[in-house]
Amino acid sequence: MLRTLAHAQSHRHPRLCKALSTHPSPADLSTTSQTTSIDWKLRGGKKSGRNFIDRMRCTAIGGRGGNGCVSFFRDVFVPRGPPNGGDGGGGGDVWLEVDENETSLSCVKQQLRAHHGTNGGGKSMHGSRGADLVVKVPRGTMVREIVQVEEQKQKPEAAARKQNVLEEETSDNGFLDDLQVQLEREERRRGSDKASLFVHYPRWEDRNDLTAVRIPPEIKSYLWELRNPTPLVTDLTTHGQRFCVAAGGLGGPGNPHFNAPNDRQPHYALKGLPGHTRILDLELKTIADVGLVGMPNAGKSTFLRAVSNAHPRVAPYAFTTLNPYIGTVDYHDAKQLTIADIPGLVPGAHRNIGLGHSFLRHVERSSVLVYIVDVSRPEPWTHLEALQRELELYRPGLAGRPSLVIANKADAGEEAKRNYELWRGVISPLVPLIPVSAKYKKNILKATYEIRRMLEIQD
Ligand SMILES: Nc1nc2c(ncn2[C@@H]2O[C@H](COP(=O)(O)OP(=O)(O)OP(=O)(O)O)[C@@H](O)[C@H]2O)c(=O)[nH]1
Ligand SMILES: [Mg+2]
Repeated sequence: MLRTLAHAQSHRHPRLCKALSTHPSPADLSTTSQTTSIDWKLRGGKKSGRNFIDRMRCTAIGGRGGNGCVSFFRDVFVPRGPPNGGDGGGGGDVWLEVDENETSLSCVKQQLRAHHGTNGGGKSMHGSRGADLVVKVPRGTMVREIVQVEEQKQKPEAAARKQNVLEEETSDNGFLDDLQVQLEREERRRGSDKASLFVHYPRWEDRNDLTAVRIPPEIKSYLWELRNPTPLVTDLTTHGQRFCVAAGGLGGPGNPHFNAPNDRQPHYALKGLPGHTRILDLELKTIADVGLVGMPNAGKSTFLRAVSNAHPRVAPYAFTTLNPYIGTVDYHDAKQLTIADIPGLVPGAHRNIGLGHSFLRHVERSSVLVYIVDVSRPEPWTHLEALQRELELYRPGLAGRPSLVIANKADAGEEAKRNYELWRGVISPLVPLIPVSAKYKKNILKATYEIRRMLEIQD
């Protein structure tokens, strides 16, 4: 091939040169085959049926409040009746709600928007409130707000401004300016050039003198909250638990709110206020009583199938399981406990070999860890040590959790039996060691009762 390439080059045959030079050399092939990454499996997307997401970032935007209305009572002999403009409806909130049937964050969209409130109308008709957006999330979702760097820098300033605002409480003009700036910014963001915070009666824009207007206190405190939000941090752990991540904006008050002794005919009302906008980091840390940890192909999924109602895939190759699975174990006295099966760990997972440590967060909250070790392989105790080392590198102290070892594949010939005897007698493990054949469901009952006993000690 080299001679052909040299010949093609010497005769300046461009197409042949290109075809021959793109042909992989043995050296190239050897480096490709050494690649340990299994990213291609994870990238399979819908084709491989994998749509499990356990960490994501999304933006929650509360609905905008509706505008207040400017209107007056009119009747046959009442040409200048009292103001009767309705208030705008509040914007909808964005809520996260725990649903134990959800297993992944894949159902959460990148942008979560609640509905806007509708505008108030004449004859004291208030606008309706915008509908809330309720997003279902799995049990164990942790919510953390990402605070923008610019905002963080402004923090000391914000404290100083709070003081100023408190001092300005008596005169509304300072606050009015702030409100103006806030609403103008919102208008600009929406591409509108009509930057006005008030709704005016037709042709009254120039005649309305707004310098002495008193802003209702609830609008003031809402605006204060909007400009100085407290960062959200929460952990959603129980079924049905709800958490508001972005509150909707307040509806603008109608013109009766501005009725004052010196102005019985207010020809203005306030516009609705924008809702909160929050950037959230959602992280799913599965909540199961027991976590299964083991090397790939050790039989974790087979064990879960044997003891619970879950049906994870089982196959004789590494990294069959790519998502965590939760199974429920039923005992004869109606007691139940949950077990989480996660993808296999390999030595060096902390260097992102295999699937790395990314799935260990799903056993982090388990009170008992069950190591599944393939006892038919030589020196199985070294596997246990490697697993414990990886757990310790992921989170110091995690390997010290109450745990037991399932010596799986105990049915697999003389080698397995010898390894088990050696492990039990000579090496004497520090944690309980139970021989099991998950495939043929042998000694399963003993294993499940031992797991239950360990859990009860914790309680
Ligand atoms: N002989 C025997 N084979 C078993 C036993 N348990 C599991 N196996 C086999 O071991 C292979 C791997 O089993 P899995 O349950 O997929 O292993 P895993 O630990 O979940 O593997 P990953 O998901 O890739 O991490 C399968 O071919 C099983 O049939 C057992 O007790 N005895
Ligand atoms: Mg598996």
